[in-house]
Amino acid sequence: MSNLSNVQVLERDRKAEEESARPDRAEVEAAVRTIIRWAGDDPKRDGLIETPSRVARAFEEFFIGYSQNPTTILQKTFEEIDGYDEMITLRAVRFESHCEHHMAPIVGKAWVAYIPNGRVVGISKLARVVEVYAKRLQIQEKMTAQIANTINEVLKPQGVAVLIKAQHHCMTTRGIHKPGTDLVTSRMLGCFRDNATTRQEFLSMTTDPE
Ligand SMILES: Nc1nc2c(ncn2[C@@H]2O[C@H](COP(=O)(O)OP(=O)(O)OP(=O)(O)O)[C@@H](O)[C@H]2O)c(=O)[nH]1
Ligand SMILES: [Zn+2]
Repeated sequence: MSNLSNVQVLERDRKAEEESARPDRAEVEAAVRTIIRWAGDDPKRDGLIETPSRVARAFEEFFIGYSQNPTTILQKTFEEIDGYDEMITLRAVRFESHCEHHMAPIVGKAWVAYIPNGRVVGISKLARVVEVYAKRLQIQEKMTAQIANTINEVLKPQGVAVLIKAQHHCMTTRGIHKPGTDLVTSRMLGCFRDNATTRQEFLSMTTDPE
């Protein structure tokens, strides 16, 4: 039996798949030229000649999260907290992601809270965990769960809550064309799941900061 956590198993499987199947840069640029031709344009014309390499660079940025390990980010913790055991909430962490169905942008904000158990993490690290998962192909429910599960498994706090509000461009600029809608998802673990008052305290903070 393996002692790996769910997050570690997911990371291991993803890395193995990535190493066996990852195409090189030239293949990606050729694929972009194919899409340009398919759209009806000429990839050899002046304005488009550098586009495949620009697209590859842009995609490297959009999907940098596949080469980052969210567990490592949370390794450094601080224990001199004089018994602090109240909620810690990072509000409205703006992120940009891409949906795994259409590879269209998902633009939103995440609220991340936990109640510590003897140690806290640097607050920027919570935002970094949001970034790692955002910079992969996503659906919002999975991203919400991944952020909460990772914080829970690594920090082992009394509870974790994550709430995300985001606009999906596959719904606003194509398909059903419904600008102005957003999707709200949340994942509550530990005391946030068990205690309605704690959950309510968190939800009362899920407004935008002034
Ligand atoms: N649950 C969930 N659905 C999402 C998310 N992002 C996009 N979707 C939806 O994923 C679905 C994919 O549906 P399909 O019917 O396979 O694709 P489609 O024909 O392009 O669908 P339409 O967008 O309705 O035109 C759509 O309903 C999208 O709105 C997400 O984060 N979570
Ligand atoms: Zn989509």
